[in-house]
Amino acid sequence: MERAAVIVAIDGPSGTGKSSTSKAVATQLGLSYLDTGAQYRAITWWMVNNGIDIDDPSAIAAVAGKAEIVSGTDPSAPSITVDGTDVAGPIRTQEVTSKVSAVSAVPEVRTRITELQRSIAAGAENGIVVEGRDIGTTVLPDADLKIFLTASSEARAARRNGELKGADVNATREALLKRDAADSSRKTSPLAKADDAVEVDTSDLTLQQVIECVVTLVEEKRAGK
Ligand SMILES: Nc1ncnc2c1ncn2[C@@H]1O[C@H](COP(=O)(O)OP(=O)(O)OP(=O)(O)O)[C@@H](O)[C@H]1O
Ligand SMILES: Nc1ccn([C@@H]2O[C@H](COP(=O)(O)O)[C@@H](O)[C@H]2O)c(=O)n1
Repeated sequence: MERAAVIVAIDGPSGTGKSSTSKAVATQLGLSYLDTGAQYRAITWWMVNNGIDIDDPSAIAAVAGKAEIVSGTDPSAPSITVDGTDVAGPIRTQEVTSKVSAVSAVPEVRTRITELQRSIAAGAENGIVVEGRDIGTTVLPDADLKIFLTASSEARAARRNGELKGADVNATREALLKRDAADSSRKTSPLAKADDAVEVDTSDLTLQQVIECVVTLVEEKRAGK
């Protein structure tokens, strides 16, 4: 019997393990994968590259539809291009990270990127894991399974410092908290747990344990439990 395409929404603050978990779960279950943070980073990269004033929401809104953003959804090789240019590296710079919350707070940007996300999810024939901040609440409110990952700010900063060689863990923690505060307090579609999401605190779990937990939840959902 053919399985219906399952849609899984994974949200949570920065550094809780959304990307690592989503990619592994999608790979294990043969699903597509969409990193929506990469899309907001890509449009931010375009704004910076085109000299748009990030402190002026109306300037951002006026050009919100200009960049052509294409996301590849293979979990073993996720990709992202802007107007045909591979931006997978440039969107991870400190400059983009420090500006992305201001760009993603602009309603015109969110409308544009949300449409893109919905059309990608609708086209995923075998199902998809979509990760971000507002997937369960706004982008895909009818997702089959919603997960909200959390972790202490200490655990998240320590994880990020494992990637950033020589960084000060307190500065990393402050930067994470600042971005979370901006993402949670914006008016349009803030970072939030959907009422029907399953919350998983990953502070004391290994990545493998989190992956196993989410795979089990998807399998249970598919089995109709
Ligand atoms: N449970 C875990 N235990 C230890 N390390 C973890 C765990 N989950 C993720 N990590 C590590 O923490 C770092 C951040 O994980 P990841 O990028 O998946 O988080 P994220 O929620 O997607 O972050 P962001 O929202 O900032 O993109 C990575 O180096 C990852 O390997
Ligand atoms: N659904 C989403 C996803 C992301 N954002 C914004 O993008 C930033 C970068 O996200 P990462 O997951 O790559 O760290 C994030 O801080 C948000 O500002 C969003 O608004 N909605």
